[in-house]
Amino acid sequence: MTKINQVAVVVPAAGVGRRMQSAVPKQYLQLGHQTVLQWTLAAVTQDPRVAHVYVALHPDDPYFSELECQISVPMTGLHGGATRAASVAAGVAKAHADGFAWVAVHDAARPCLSAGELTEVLDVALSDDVGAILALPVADTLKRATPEDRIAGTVAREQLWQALTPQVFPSEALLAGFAQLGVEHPALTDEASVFEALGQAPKLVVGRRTNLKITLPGDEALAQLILMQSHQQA
Ligand SMILES: Nc1ccn([C@@H]2O[C@H](COP(=O)(O)OP(=O)(O)OP(=O)(O)O)[C@@H](O)[C@H]2O)c(=O)n1
Ligand SMILES: C[C@](O)(CO)[C@H](O)COP(=O)(O)O
Repeated sequence: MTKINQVAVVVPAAGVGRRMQSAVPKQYLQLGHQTVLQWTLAAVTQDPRVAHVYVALHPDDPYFSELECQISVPMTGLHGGATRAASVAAGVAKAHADGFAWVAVHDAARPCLSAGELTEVLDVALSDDVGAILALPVADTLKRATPEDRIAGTVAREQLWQALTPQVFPSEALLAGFAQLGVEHPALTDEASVFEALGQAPKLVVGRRTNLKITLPGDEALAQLILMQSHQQA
């Protein structure tokens, strides 16, 4: 039975974190008293419309079963895939099978998601014909580089945004898009790109610069500062 006005969150957490060069996959790095993934799981359950969390894991993940995850809704671990899109598709398929008409996809590597961002992107998406994503208008001048790391030119930044997550879409439409385009499609680096490829235009919702994706060495220290600051104020 379809769950009305309830959202399933899909957390792709099956990456190996090559760019991070860390001893453990970045989603299991310790930030203060808990791991990146534990912070993220707490962050995505800050809205009462979130009714279930699906976590896509690397098949050889030895860490998740050891994690203490005290979240307020049921959580299902499942095997992700060779690409982020494959991992997302696996989670969305399970959520859809369980009756969730809407999914919010949020990177495990983004632990600093605020309650306000989550509520705002859900508000907009659930009342939109296509769906919505958190994003940030580009604030810096953008340069295109030559292979020798020299400036080849400046990219006009009017109407340029950088995509964040959560990205919130109807589960059936997202699954159909993945099936049509293929989860190995190199252009599918986020869920919105599925709808763009099908000629649709998801809504952009302004997020916060603190909602960073831990990607490169040093990002984890910044994320920890943000989390310690935001939870001291709580
Ligand atoms: N096959 C994959 C690849 C990535 N992800 C997840 O997608 C999110 C964003 O991907 P990214 O930052 O690229 O993570 P990694 O792929 O782990 O990083 P890298 O590209 O540096 O290896 C992460 O939470 C990651 O765990 C996933 O679930 N399945
Ligand atoms: C989904 C995403 O976080 C939006 O910016 C981004 O596309 C993920 O890219 P990655 O290379 O898989 O980290």
